[in-house]
Amino acid sequence: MANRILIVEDTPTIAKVQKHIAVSMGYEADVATTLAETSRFLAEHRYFCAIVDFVLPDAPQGEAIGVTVKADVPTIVMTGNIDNKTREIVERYPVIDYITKESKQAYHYLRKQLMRLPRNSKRTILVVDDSMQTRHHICDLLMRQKYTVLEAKDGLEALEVLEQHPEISVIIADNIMPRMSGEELCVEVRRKYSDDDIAIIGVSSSDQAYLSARFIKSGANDYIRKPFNNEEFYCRLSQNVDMLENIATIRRQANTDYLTDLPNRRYFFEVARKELRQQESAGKSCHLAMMDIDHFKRINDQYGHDTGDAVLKALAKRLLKHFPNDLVARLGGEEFAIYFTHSSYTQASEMLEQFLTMVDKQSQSFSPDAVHFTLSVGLTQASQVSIDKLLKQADLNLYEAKQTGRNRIVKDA
Ligand SMILES: Nc1nc2c(ncn2[C@@H]2O[C@H](COP(=O)(O)OP(=O)(O)OP(=O)(O)O)[C@@H](O)[C@H]2O)c(=O)[nH]1
Repeated sequence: MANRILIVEDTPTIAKVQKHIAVSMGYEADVATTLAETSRFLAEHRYFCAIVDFVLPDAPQGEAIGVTVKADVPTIVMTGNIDNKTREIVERYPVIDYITKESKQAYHYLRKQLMRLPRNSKRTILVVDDSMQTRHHICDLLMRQKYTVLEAKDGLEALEVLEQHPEISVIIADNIMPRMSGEELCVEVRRKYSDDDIAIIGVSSSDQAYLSARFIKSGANDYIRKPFNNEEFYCRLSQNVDMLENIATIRRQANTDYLTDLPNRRYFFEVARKELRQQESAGKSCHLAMMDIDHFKRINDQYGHDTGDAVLKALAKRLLKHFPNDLVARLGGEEFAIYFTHSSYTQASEMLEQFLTMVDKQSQSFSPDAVHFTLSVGLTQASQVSIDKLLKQADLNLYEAKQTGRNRIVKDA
């Protein structure tokens, strides 16, 4: 079910823009134009979030904010006023953000917040501070934006929490703490995690300006000086989370085949190489299969390139389903590889036999043009070899499968 948003706005054009943004991102949206209407909506529905205008005809002093906050609805305030008095009133409420309707950029920012909010619970943030009061204040700010939050009271405890929770991707750390300082923590975290994996934001009340540079040189991505206002805190946090998300997207794109969404050749080599090393040090043999669609050129020639693409995508989907525990990749063209990380050689061989039979029987149901196709496979196993050699042997076996009639598996002699 879609998340529901309450828009509290008395200017129809602005409400329309906000609703358009929310709906385009998959939210359901209701618009209330007065405080009375806001209360009625809140009594009727549960809201994931509210966007609230500061001034309404029957609530000129931000009273609507109090109503949505009291109803436990995470509230983003949007206002035309940027004076200190308005800001002071807004900051009395535990709102999740405060956006001034100054320009188009404000709506761009709102869109980003609405896009991120449902994802925030999947992001774990560790707050490290020896002052319980500051720790709780920061945790409260984070929980308002629905982040998953963990706490530690010094650097050493933070390292223990990190060990238990490898999903942590942001650390917000005070500097001066007993046992291990924020700077020392940064150095320790960076031994294991790069700043693409974990963003560290340093916080300190020190008025020594050089401290921010020292924090960053120790491995922090950013630095906030106490006391900070909530708006600044959220902006810095958003920037760092944006950076992590952008890097994750770039990594995913670099490792994924654009057509089938399978891991690509680059990723396959990187992961298979690591797996091979681990299996070898555990004294296990390694096994790998190369798979190729038979007479794929004919499919393209007869049905067109789009149908060829549809066949590749359909096959990729079936491969993932059939080999859920092993590493499946598209190496290029109509060629796929499977590195068996979790299946024994006998299991791998049986699973491949079953897959070939299934494709021969059911491939017509894979694509709208009912294309029938078959597969050839070369399977190999070895120990003490490189991934390149393993792949080469699998390729030789695949070549033999093609030469001896296709629609078959050839294993090592
Ligand atoms: N539709 C589509 N075709 C592709 C793609 N990548 C490669 N191909 C085509 O795949 C075909 C591969 O042809 P061949 O190497 O001759 O192999 P084949 O026809 O499968 O013959 P055998 O492997 O000997 O059974 C070529 O026609 C390529 O143009 C792709 O991403 N999409």
